[in-house]
Amino acid sequence: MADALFKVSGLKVALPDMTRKPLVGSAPLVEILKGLDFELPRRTVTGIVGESGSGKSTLGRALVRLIEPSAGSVTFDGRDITHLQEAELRPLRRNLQMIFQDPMSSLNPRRTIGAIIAAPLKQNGLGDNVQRRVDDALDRVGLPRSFAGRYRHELSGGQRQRVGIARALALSPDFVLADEIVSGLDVSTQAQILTLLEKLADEMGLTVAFISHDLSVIRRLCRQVIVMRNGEIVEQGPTDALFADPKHAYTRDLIAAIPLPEIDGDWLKAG
Ligand SMILES: Nc1ncnc2c1ncn2[C@@H]1O[C@H](COP(=O)(O)OP(=O)(O)OP(=O)(O)O)[C@@H](O)[C@H]1O
Repeated sequence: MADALFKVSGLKVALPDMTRKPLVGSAPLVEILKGLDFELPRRTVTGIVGESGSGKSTLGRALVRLIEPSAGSVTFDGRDITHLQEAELRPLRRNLQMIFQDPMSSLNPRRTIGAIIAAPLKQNGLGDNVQRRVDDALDRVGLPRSFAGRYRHELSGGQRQRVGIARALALSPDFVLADEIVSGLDVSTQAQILTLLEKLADEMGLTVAFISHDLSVIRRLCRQVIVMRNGEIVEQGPTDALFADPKHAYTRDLIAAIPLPEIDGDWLKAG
């Protein structure tokens, strides 16, 4: 793929095995990701799907270099970031943003929503016109500007997720990692958040890695899909092709697990 924002080759991640941590000394390493090769095309939402424990979150954390790979390479925007140290990563961090599953735990309870959105702006030297920038960020995600004075417990789950999106996008990053961001929400709020993310990704030209265990959500939002199982990629490609002709039995099982009306909605309507 000529125009990829991320190029990942032979990626392995090994972590101290927390299930076998001895009383004394360090835990033995366990290999979580077992040699992944893929690219994330620019200005594209790529879905990463797989059952619980397949390694999706570990992959996301390796992409944004919260974890250092044990082998292979991760190239971001033409730069090898595989083994960069934190000081070298810091200037890149504004371009590598994250939205988490549970904004309740990722939003500071003691800060106003305005202060939460302003924090990354100030950290990155964009402290001038901060009020206007916060207003713009709230406008972008469809929240009233008055929400800048509220606290997280005064917001609904969907509103909190909008704040998570506003914070991640305040610095106009190139890349956003979205890890199970609609999992805790009811179905109609899920749909609103997906519509919002789709619109913003399009308008802002974002490259998004969208992690979900739910293939119906992935189908709605993502042009490309990576299917993971046991720390390996079993299949990847354009979403349409993957649904039309899944090559791997595991992918077929994931598709079969989607409730029928979501797969065959058009057929049901036609019938
Ligand atoms: N430090 C660790 N020690 C031992 N096992 C670990 C460690 N970190 C992760 N794992 C295991 O590695 C596997 C992959 O974890 P990961 O969180 O990446 O999966 P996931 O696909 O995101 O799962 P989920 O959807 O449940 O979040 C899991 O089986 C997990 O238990």
